[in-house]
Amino acid sequence: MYHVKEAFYTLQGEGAQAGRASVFCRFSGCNLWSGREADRATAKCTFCDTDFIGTNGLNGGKFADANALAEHIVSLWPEINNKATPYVVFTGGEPLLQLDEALIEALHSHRFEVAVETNGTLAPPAGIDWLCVSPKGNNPLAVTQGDELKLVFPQTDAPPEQFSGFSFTHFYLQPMDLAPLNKTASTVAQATAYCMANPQWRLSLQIHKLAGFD
Ligand SMILES: C[S@@+](CC[C@H](N)C(=O)[O-])C[C@H]1O[C@@H](n2cnc3c(N)ncnc32)[C@H](O)[C@@H]1O
Ligand SMILES: Nc1nc2[nH]cc(C(=O)O)c2c(=O)[nH]1
Ligand code: SF4
Ligand SMILES: [Mg+2]
Repeated sequence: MYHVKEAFYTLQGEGAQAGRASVFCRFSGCNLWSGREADRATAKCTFCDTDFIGTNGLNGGKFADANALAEHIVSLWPEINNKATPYVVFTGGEPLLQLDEALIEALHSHRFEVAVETNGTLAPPAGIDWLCVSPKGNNPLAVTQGDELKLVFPQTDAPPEQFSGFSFTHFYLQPMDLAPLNKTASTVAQATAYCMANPQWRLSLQIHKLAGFD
C-alpha cells in the first residue's frame, strides 16, 4: 500500500530540471521529522517547507498496488501531444520510504521518466532516471552519487565543501526559505555569494514560490 499526501501537475520549480512540466507525487511521511510543528525543533531536519502528513491533499489517497498508483499519476499528465517525455517527480516527505522498483517499472511502461527528490539517507531502488539528493545536517548519507546534489543553504552542519567531491552531474545551492521557521534573512544573498566564489555550484531559486504556483 502506498500512502500519497497529494499529486498534481505543475512545473518542476527547483534545480537543473526547473521549468519542466511534471506530475508531482508527494508521498506521506518522513524519516527525519514527524511533520508536527511541536516536534520541529528537536527533529533531524528542522527547516522543512512541506506538509506531508496524511493522505488528505489534492489527489491524495491510499493505493493498493503499483499499477493503481501509476494509473493515477498517468491520468494527471495532459495528452496534448507526444513530443514531450512524460515526467513524474516523487517527493514527500521522504519518497524512498515507499518508492519501489514495481512502481518505477509501471511508470516506465507508460513512457514516463522517473525523478526523485530525496534526503539521501536511504538506498534508492533501481531504475530511477533522475536522482536529486538534498543532504540534511549531519544525517549520514546512504547515497553519494546521482544526477543532482541540491543543498539547502546555509546549514551550519552541512557546508557545501563536504559534498563537492561527490559524483553528481550538477551541484546546486538552494537558499533556505526561512518562512517555515518564522524568520527572515538574506539566504539568497549568501547563496549567491557562495556560488560566485565557488563556480562548481549553481543557484537554485524555488521558482514555484516566486511565480506563485505549487
Ligand atoms: C520537502 S523536500 C522532500 C524530499 C526529501 N525529503 C528531501 O528532503 O529532499 C523537497 C525539497 O525541498 C527542499 N526544502 C525543504 N525545505 C526547504 C526550505 N525551507 N527552503 C528551501 N528548500 C527546502 C528539500 O531540501 C528538498 O530538496
Ligand atoms: N513546483 C514545485 N517544484 C518542486 N520541486 C521540488 C518540490 C518538492 O517539494 O519536492 C517542489 C514543489 O513542491 N513544487
Ligand atoms: S527530509 Fe525532506 S521531507 Fe523530511 S523534513 Fe526534511 S525537507 Fe521535509
Ligand atoms: Mg516543495
